[in-house]
Amino acid sequence: MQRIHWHATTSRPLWNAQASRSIEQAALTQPQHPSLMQRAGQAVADLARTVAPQAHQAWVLCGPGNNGGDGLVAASHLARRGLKVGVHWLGNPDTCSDNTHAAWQQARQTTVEWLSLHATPSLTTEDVVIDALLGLGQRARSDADATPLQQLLQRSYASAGHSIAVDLPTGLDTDHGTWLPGYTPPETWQPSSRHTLSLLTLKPGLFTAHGRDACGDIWWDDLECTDWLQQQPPSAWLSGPAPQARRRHNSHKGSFGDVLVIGGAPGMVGAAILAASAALHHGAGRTLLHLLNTPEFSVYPPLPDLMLPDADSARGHLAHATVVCGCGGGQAVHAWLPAVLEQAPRLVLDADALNALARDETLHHAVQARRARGHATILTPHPLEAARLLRQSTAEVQAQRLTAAQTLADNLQCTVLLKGSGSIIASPGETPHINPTGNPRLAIGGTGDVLAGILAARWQADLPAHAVASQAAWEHGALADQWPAQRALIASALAQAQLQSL
Ligand SMILES: NC(=O)C1=CN([C@@H]2O[C@H](COP(=O)(O)OP(=O)(O)OC[C@H]3O[C@@H](n4cnc5c(N)ncnc54)[C@H](OP(=O)(O)O)[C@@H]3O)[C@@H](O)[C@H]2O)[C@@H](O)CC1
Ligand SMILES: Nc1ncnc2c1ncn2[C@@H]1O[C@H](COP(=O)(O)OP(=O)(O)O)[C@@H](O)[C@H]1O
Repeated sequence: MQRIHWHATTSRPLWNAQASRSIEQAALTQPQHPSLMQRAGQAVADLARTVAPQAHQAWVLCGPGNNGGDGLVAASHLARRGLKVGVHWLGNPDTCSDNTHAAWQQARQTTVEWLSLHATPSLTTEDVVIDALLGLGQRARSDADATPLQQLLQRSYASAGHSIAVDLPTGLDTDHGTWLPGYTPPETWQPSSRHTLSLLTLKPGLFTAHGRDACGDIWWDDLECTDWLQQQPPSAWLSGPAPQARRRHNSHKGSFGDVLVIGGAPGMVGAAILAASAALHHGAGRTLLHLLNTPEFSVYPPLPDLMLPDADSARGHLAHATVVCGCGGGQAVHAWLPAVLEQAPRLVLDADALNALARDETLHHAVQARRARGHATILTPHPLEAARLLRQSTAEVQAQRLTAAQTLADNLQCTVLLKGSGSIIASPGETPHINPTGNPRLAIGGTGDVLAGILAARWQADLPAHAVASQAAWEHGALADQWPAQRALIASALAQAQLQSL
């Protein structure tokens, strides 16, 4: 069992529900001693002792399926270790799986107390509550059998103690990180600590949308199935950082590429400056900023390091620079898009460039055609911008973030970085990435502009867009994760921040 740290130095494979089932089925074709369920339950009990070492009591909520079976095994171990263990089991010994039946028999030989449906153990903040109600097999149901399970779950939210979800929190969608209707925990739920032990595989839904809030600390036990995992291609990757880049001694400012930022219409100059500042501070050889219809800096003194080309001069840089187009661009950015799409070899489209694209479908072909010319494009929509491009609602995008990002990437033949908690990076023909870094302190104006600048600075000519987007999102989030608690996080400071070594 290992804890999944956001700042792990390598990417990690994730498997969705279908792929996890395939791995489980493949593993079950060979006799396992001990069984996977025994290993799972043992791991849950071990985690309970780790996160709640002072616990005298455990409340184990076991559902009707194999997730409940894992809970029964854990309950037996905890009872044998001297805890007072209360168990709710919603299963039926006549219909449950053989493994769950064995787990039930095993638990009956211990001191666990079998709780009646309406009983609620009285726990202290040191005790532990184990949610083994539903795992991979959960689905939206509103029949009479579903009601007691939901009521039990809601009662557990009112209980004190440390919380451990087995495999995934009950009601959290494995693949999308959204809540099934009626399962969202109340805002007031504040367990002593919150943990999820993902079994066999790590799943995408744990890391995006509501996943991170739902799961708390994520732990993983592969149940000694490494061989089977290696045979199933991942459904997604949890991103890791870029490998350390070394600058050759024999280099000059032209070695690291020009970044040209086009944006900052009147009233929104700051957005373009933020993107340019981030590019400057993250290693662009030269950073050029062309402001749209804003002839001079009367309000914001620019950084002296920036070059400020006029429109003609900026046009002259399009064919060789990495271009960031759209930050604070307003309506004026639309006029630039045909030339930018035609010429820029590496292009980041953000904010108003995305809105222009959503309004004007004639530009879509120009985006799609870039790929065949060897020009690469990264779109960085937040969920509302993605919704406009997909002609969907924001709620629809957020309900299936991986699908939304992939659809947009396939439609426009480019890389899409769908922002928000657990940003998604999708490209045609590539396995999507989910970014594990970042936190709600980033939910302020301007941090997306900073991301666009970091992306451009990190995008050396030979790097594929998919990898660049994944690594830049990782770095952007890690900067926020390292931010000192006592220091305000504002976008202009974020643009200038450097990652400390991990
Ligand atoms: N196989 C193995 O060896 C291993 C399995 N492992 C463990 O098994 C878990 C998967 O087990 P699982 O397939 O039995 O599914 P599970 O999540 O327990 O739920 C299915 C049951 O719940 C019911 N149900 C569904 N939704 C409902 C709702 N809303 N409200 C009420 N009821 C609902 C559903 O009823 P149905 O809808 O089918 O009528 C069915 O009875 C996995 O997450 C991991 O923990 C690990 O130990 C590794 C080894
Ligand atoms: N709760 C959060 N957790 C992690 N990252 C977040 C969160 N909220 C916002 N972010 C990140 O902050 C950035 C905000 O970008 P965006 O919405 O475009 O803001 P703006 O347009 O004001 O710059 C994105 O990179 C997004 O992924």
